[in-house]
Amino acid sequence: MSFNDDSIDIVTPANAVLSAKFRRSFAYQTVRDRLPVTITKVIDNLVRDKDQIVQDLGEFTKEEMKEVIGSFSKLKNEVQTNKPFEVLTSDGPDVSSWNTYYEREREREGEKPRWFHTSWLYAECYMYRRIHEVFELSTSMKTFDPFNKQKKDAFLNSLDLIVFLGNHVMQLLRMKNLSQLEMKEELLRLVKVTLWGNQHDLSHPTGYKLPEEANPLEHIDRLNEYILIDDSHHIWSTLTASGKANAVIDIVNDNAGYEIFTDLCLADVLCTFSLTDKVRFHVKALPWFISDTTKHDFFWVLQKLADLSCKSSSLPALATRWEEHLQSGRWVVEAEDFWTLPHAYNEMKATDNNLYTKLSEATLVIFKGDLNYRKLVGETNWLPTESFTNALQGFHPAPLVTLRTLKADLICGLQPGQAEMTAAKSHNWLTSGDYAVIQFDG
Ligand SMILES: O=P(O)(O)OC[C@@]1(O)O[C@H](CO)[C@@H](O)[C@@H]1O
Ligand SMILES: [Mn+2]
Repeated sequence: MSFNDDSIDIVTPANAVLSAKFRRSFAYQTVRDRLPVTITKVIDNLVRDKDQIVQDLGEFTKEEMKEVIGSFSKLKNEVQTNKPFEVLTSDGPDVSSWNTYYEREREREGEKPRWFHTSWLYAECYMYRRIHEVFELSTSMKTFDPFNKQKKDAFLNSLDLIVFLGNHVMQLLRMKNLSQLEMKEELLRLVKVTLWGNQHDLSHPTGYKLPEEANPLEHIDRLNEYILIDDSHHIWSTLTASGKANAVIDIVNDNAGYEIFTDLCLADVLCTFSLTDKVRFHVKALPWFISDTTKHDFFWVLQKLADLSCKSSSLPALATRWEEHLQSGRWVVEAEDFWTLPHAYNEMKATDNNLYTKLSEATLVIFKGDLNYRKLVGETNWLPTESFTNALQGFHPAPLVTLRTLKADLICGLQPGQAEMTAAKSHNWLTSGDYAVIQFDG
């Protein structure tokens, strides 16, 4: 099948895995338009920041950057001309896993995987891994994060929201004698703040959204009608019923900036309300989908908050609390390689049994964001009424919940007629980021 073959199916068939081979899909738009744009932006930013980078990394980098930029132009051309994928040749700890995946897909597809033929999930993950590989193969830029500046700017651009939420959370953390009902209401509101925090994603075409109101809490109350499935009450009942000693919650985080700040606020409230003894944050081991949080981004946020007393005393106060949580081991930040492999989560048990076993210890696993959702449901075009449990295809390390704003054309767990009704209100409801789901699997 050639790249320009118009006989290729147009609409993604029911129960098929999403792919750019289906021309009337968001996957096709992404691979055709958005992936090359992402690579172009990496090049443009390198050119723009050249002097600063050379100042930081040394004179040698000046020459090396030319090669790096050349490799990115080649990568962009590979995407645009639908070239076959190749094995990775760097020496990262995840390289053999990537290459095993490659061999498996090559065998399954009967030819080398290509951008417009293979699954969207594989193609998009592979692009971010190839971007990282270009730096890994250099001498002086091995750990360079080409999205670092964008992530920092995004955080600084949402400071009004951060101050507002920080003040609110600080007040909440100081309150004594809240009733169970009050605690439940406050917690579930914060869950929704972190849910909508997922709109703040730099790889999405509508860009980085800031609600008009500076008060994110008022804003989210008005957004309830856009939550198509709201299983949030299960979060409360699961955590209060658990009665586990040394209870752990795992949060599989998504974007840096405002979103990670909301996740940290939620985690502190979960600990302070005694709903868990420990929170493990799972971030990315390499720069990923532009705005995903790495360990470096996580600690940068803490550092930045500590320096922001000029904005509000709540921010350094929160930074101090969070440093203490980390020091005491109550909070742990991990960056397992599995999160930056192209596997759907039903393959976790066989691929990374240690991680699956670790998640099995949790009272609740919270998955943030759209990409995690795609991996949870196997990047499949389910009938919208398919149950979430079926769509997970056996992935169930522990009770889990997904907090996702809709930014890809797949969904499950809706009521009959709900998809049609929502589509009648908004033609791009699945991809605009305006709608959301909170789906629980107990
Ligand atoms: O996981 P996140 O940050 O919520 O979203 C990632 C995302 O922007 O990237 C993909 C397209 O490039 C889409 O699945 C999704 O919209
Ligand atoms: Mn993301």
